[in-house]
Amino acid sequence: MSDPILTTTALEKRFTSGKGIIGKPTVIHAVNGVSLSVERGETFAIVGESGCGKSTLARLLLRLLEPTEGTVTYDGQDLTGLSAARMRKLRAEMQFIFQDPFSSLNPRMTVETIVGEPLLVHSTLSRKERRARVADLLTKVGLRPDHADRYPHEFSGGQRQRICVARALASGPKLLIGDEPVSALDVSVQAQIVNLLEDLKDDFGLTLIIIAHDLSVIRHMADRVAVMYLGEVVELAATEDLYSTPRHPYTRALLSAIPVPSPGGRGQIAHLGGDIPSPANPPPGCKFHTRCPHATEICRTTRPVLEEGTAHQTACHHWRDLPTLSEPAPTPERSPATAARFALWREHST
Ligand SMILES: Nc1ncnc2c1ncn2[C@@H]1O[C@H](COP(=O)(O)OP(=O)(O)OP(=O)(O)O)[C@@H](O)[C@H]1O
Repeated sequence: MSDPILTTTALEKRFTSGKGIIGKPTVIHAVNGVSLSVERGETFAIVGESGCGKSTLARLLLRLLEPTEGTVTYDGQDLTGLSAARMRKLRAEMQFIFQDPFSSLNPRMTVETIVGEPLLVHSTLSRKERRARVADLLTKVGLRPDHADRYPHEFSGGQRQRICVARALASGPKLLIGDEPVSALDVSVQAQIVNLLEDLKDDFGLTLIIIAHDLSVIRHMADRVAVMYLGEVVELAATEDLYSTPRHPYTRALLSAIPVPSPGGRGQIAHLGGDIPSPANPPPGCKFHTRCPHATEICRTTRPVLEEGTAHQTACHHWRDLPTLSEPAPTPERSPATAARFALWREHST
């Protein structure tokens, strides 16, 4: 039975900045009509290229940003209407891990102060109890209790991210959101942090939301994946379904960007050409149509909606007609500009 811990309804965030060329402020559509539901205890991944609105969405989920429109419901409570005091209490349950463990730790504080800070805000422990709790948290994240007396610069990137995780756990969260929690780390260390998060999820009964810019990191971790493109969720499915039968051309392109060692792998799928359009001036219709090899007239004029009510949801007019992954790519119907861009891109990618 469905037991959502977090639900969003038609969530939107528009940023207004400066003056455009004709004197009007520029409006950036960072998140555009996102409705999704995260189940208690699952690992939910949000994936997309840089600038597609993942971080903005993550911040909206914790109300670190106010939405322009739409709602976020956490554990049955509409966050958009909560007072600052109530929100402060809830923050203990909803924690954030940032991408860069180098800049997110205060260099002048000891690890004990950093990890113990949430305990000062959210609990009434004595100094001794707090120190014991910090030692316990450090052990849980794979560090030693005596690390408490050291400063962030004395640690490697992976160890610093462990400190960030310990700090996030200190207030006893139910929900942990990691904004690209491993992408600033060496590849050799990434798996260790991914494994740590998985172990902690079970130990602490957490729900995890993981933001990533490619699909490789979250494959073995996520239960479900939402793929975002220019502020919108274009495909949402159980991880296994998404990897075995990706429907949206954008998801297929993202998957094809993951190196596959076997010769019968996904080599046939065209990699993505062209740049992501500006969210200040998004294309009409399907926002992906300017880069899509399958785009037709309807894609240029009519926005496809994510089909609700099914486990595997896709926002594409043509997903049912697309070739299966082993078939050769079709001759795409493209505008001359798109065709030129694809030709250029193919030239550089072979
Ligand atoms: N405070 C802000 N003011 C104006 N524009 C913003 C602001 N924050 C984000 N944006 C814009 O909103 C869009 C989405 O940004 P966001 O950081 O959410 O994307 P992202 O997918 O997380 O990218 P990245 O992986 O590079 O962080 C971008 O075009 C970005 O420039």
